Amino acid sequence: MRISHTLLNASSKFRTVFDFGERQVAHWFPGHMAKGLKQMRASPRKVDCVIEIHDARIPFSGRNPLFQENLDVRPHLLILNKMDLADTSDKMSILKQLERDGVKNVLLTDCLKQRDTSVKKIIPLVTDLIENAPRFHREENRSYCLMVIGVPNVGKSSLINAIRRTNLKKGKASRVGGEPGITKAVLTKIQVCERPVIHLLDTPGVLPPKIENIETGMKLALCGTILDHLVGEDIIADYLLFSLNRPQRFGYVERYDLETPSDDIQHVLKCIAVKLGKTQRVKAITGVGDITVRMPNYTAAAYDFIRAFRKGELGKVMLD
Ligand SMILES: Nc1nc2c(ncn2[C@@H]2O[C@H](COP(=O)(O)OP(=O)(O)OP(=O)(O)O)[C@@H](O)[C@H]2O)c(=O)[nH]1
Repeated sequence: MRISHTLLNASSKFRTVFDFGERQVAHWFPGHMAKGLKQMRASPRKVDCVIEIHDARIPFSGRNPLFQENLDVRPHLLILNKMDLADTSDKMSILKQLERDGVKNVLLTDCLKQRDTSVKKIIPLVTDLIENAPRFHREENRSYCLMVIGVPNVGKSSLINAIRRTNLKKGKASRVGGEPGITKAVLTKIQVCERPVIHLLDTPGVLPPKIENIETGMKLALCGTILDHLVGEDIIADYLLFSLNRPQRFGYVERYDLETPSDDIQHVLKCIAVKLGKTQRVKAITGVGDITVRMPNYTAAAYDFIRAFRKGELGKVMLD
């Protein structure tokens, strides 16, 4: 089946929306996102291990190289979250590629799963990493401090909650006094482990993603790290269709009662709108006067298509 034009359509529309200039990117990711980096630069002596979290469906796309440059010698753990949504059948080659990129410590997690065994591994792993690394003249201090950082919507808050849930007995969550960060905001720490004593900065650091090209931007948009309206639901839906057709993930055919897979986004959105009863009245001018006709609501259909994908209802994917 022919699937190529979907990407071409998506890409050309996408190009008109984004000019890929620094200014444009700065517009999507305003000031507060750089705060994560500032926070990290400001507290090298306070943070003993940085936990970078990213979306498991895009283990490479959008990770910010500035992050690694700012790590210094601090231990680093990369968490690939939302693994319940990712096709990890080729996990070994992903891990090998990350290792070639200098990332040695990687865990895949599902932060929403109550008893995710990977989340349980985080504290023992970071303890081990910290105890085998230099500590910026804080050798005498036996308590450790962790910081969670990542691009928007990858699950930073969910990870912090999962770490607390897994490591603290009920009623044990004690906040400790705030510490001023570079922005003069108060960084609250919370204890997550008793032996050794480990705290976690309560506020995750937000990083702007690195968008190298159209396809990276599309992947980030599809995973919800860029606000949908900045890209356009119809464009994201178009790229989603391409991403499902490429590895022949045709779950959408059955879900939306299509007869066959299709690379025509208009056709697919029309079927979705009809199936979901999402139509709207539109005035049409005819030779005999104005009439009102019912048309598919393409925006509502695109929204449902994207939402279903993000909830994992269209199957697991690997976008990188
Ligand atoms: N399926 C799945 N969804 C997850 C997982 N972790 C988080 N989410 C969902 O992803 C969305 C974003 O999670 P957050 O924890 O708010 O992410 P964040 O990185 O703190 O987001 P920002 O504050 O916007 O930067 C929420 O809808 C979560 O329920 C996971 O492991 N699997």
